Amino acid sequence: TTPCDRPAPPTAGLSHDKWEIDPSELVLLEELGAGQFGVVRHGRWHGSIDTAVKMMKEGTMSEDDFIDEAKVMTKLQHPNLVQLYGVCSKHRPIYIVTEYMRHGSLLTYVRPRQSRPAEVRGGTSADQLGPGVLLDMCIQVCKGMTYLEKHNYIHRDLAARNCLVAEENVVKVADFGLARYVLDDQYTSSGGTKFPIKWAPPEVLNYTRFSSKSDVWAFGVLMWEVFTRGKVPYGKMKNSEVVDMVQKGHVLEKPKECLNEIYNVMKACWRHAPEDRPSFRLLKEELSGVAHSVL
Ligand SMILES: CN(C)c1ccc2c(c1)CCN(c1cccc(-c3cc(Nc4ccc(C(=O)N5CCOCC5)cn4)c(=O)n(C)c3)c1CO)C2=O
Repeated sequence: TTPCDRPAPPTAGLSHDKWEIDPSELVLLEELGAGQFGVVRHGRWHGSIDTAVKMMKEGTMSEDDFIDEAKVMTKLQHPNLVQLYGVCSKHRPIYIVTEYMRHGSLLTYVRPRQSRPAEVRGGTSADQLGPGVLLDMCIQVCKGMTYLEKHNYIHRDLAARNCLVAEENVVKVADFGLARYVLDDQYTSSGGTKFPIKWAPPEVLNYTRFSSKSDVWAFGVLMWEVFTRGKVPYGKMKNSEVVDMVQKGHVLEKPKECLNEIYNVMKACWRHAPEDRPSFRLLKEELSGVAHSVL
């Protein structure tokens, strides 16, 4: 036993693990929107740290499995990954607390804002995002994904809607790995209405075989979304028609203002056999090469 004259070990008495956040240290602010797990709010932590707080709607997530995984996720740290700060799991609903990204999703950020004419809009509007900026945003996503690839961590739902933007066009990959904890089988099964068919390669459509190479396929579609400034892949086509097209080897067409060198990289991401697709590490080299040579 610890003799009373010695100080207790530092962990003694701390019921929380380091990924556990005390909700009394959080101030909840405006609502940012809603995702698979319910409402997400802007929050302030320790009075000064901007955060986003997912308030897990009951029955939307397998919570115990996620809380176990949270320990691993807090260790994934990279400038192009939205940082998981921790969870509030001692009450219901549980909170997932992450880094805050001021400009919201990459998809809405690249879309031209019709609402007001450019001159009165102020700030960066999509048309001011030149091809060099669009390519740089894709390279930032690629850097985040290269880090996940190196850690054998699969995103499972990479798309422009699941990336976020902060000041100075900083882009980070968000919600990586969370697809495994969604309870809605409309989202999890490839036949479901919410399954991201348009971002899925043949091996996922046929056998739900996820890998970093299926994330690479999705990254190709994300690049297409960025260079079309937020168009919906395959337009109004039904999911069944897209599945048919992809099985037959058809791929998305070159976006109007996209350089051939960049479209060639997209097409490499859409090779039928996963092993023929480049790794994120190789993609990062190729895209950086294009950025230095033509832009
Ligand atoms: C299973 N998978 C893949 C999931 C699971 C949950 C979610 C998602 C995928 C993706 C969607 N999502 C979700 C839902 C709601 C919020 C967030 C979300 C929104 C943020 N930021 C902002 C900032 C501003 C605005 C905004 O209102 N505007 C309008 C004015 O111009 C600037 C932008 C919106 N979001 C943010 O920083 N995080 C970390 C998450 C997120 C991202 O996290 C989820 O919560």
